[in-house]
Amino acid sequence: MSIPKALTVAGSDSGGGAGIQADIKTFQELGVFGMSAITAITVQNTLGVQGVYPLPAAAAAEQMDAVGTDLGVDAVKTGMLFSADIIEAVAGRIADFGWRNVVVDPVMVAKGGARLLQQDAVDALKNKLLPLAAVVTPNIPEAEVLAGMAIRSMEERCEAAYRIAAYGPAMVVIKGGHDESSDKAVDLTFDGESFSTLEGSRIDTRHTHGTGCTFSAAIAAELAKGNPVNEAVRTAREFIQAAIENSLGIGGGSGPTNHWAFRSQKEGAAR
Ligand SMILES: Nc1ncnc2c1ncn2[C@@H]1O[C@H](COP(=O)(O)OP(=O)(O)OP(=O)(O)O)[C@@H](O)[C@H]1O
Ligand SMILES: Cc1ncc(COP(=O)(O)O)c(N)n1
Repeated sequence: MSIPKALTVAGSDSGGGAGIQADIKTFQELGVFGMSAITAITVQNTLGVQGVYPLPAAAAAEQMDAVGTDLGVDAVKTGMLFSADIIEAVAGRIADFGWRNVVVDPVMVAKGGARLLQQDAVDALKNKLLPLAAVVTPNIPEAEVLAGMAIRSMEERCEAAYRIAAYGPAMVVIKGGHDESSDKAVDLTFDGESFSTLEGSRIDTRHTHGTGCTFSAAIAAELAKGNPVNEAVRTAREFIQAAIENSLGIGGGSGPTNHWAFRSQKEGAAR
């Protein structure tokens, strides 16, 4: 039996709700063996980011080499990359290994406002990493930066997705978590030809720390299993909906989602 394997290239969140920790938990829950290349250590809990310690770009590249030359990678997900140097090293390794199932979560700023990507790294993200992506998953503020425009409506979101697709990713998903004008959380997808939406009911909760990390990791896990991209995004939407709906209520601030809720629901339905 072949074991599906996914690699996350991202920052560590000591609080366990976002970053590498959220990604590995998500891979595991979806039956995929998780591996990591850590780009930065963050000092973080549900109250916010108290410190950021980036690693040298070579550290990320060498971790990718170690995993790629031995275990093999069926899908890769990138999260917090912090600097242009790290992005260039990571993009170089993805290209050298010829990895195709690449999910780019263009993490820029944490929910509490701390910068997780240096401002001068945006060009590298757009020009070096996006051309290698099968899927890119910006939230609305990230899509505004990548597309160079304001997003105030679904029409503008479509225009932004069209502009981001021009950098080369096969699918753009602009997530709707930040659009609080609706009682639904609506994610827009664009595959270069057609637009479509994925909806879930909007949960009134402060426990949304790491939702974007978890969503993109779930897409990568489903791609690692060989599922088509549309199906992977649909399953990821169900995974994050269950994780938000059944949040754990831990920590004094914006708490993590529940990474085992999706599996528990499936097991409950099968009984
Ligand atoms: N309150 C909510 N109720 C239901 N779904 C939500 C809610 N908030 C976010 N989502 C969903 O969670 C996923 C992540 O979206 P979001 O826009 O929050 O990403 P993000 O800002 O990148 O997350 P983060 O920065 O916390 O990692 C999307 O599928 C979105 O629709
Ligand atoms: C290491 C790391 N990666 C990503 C996020 C984004 O998550 P959020 O926007 O919920 O703070 C984070 N806070 N920390």
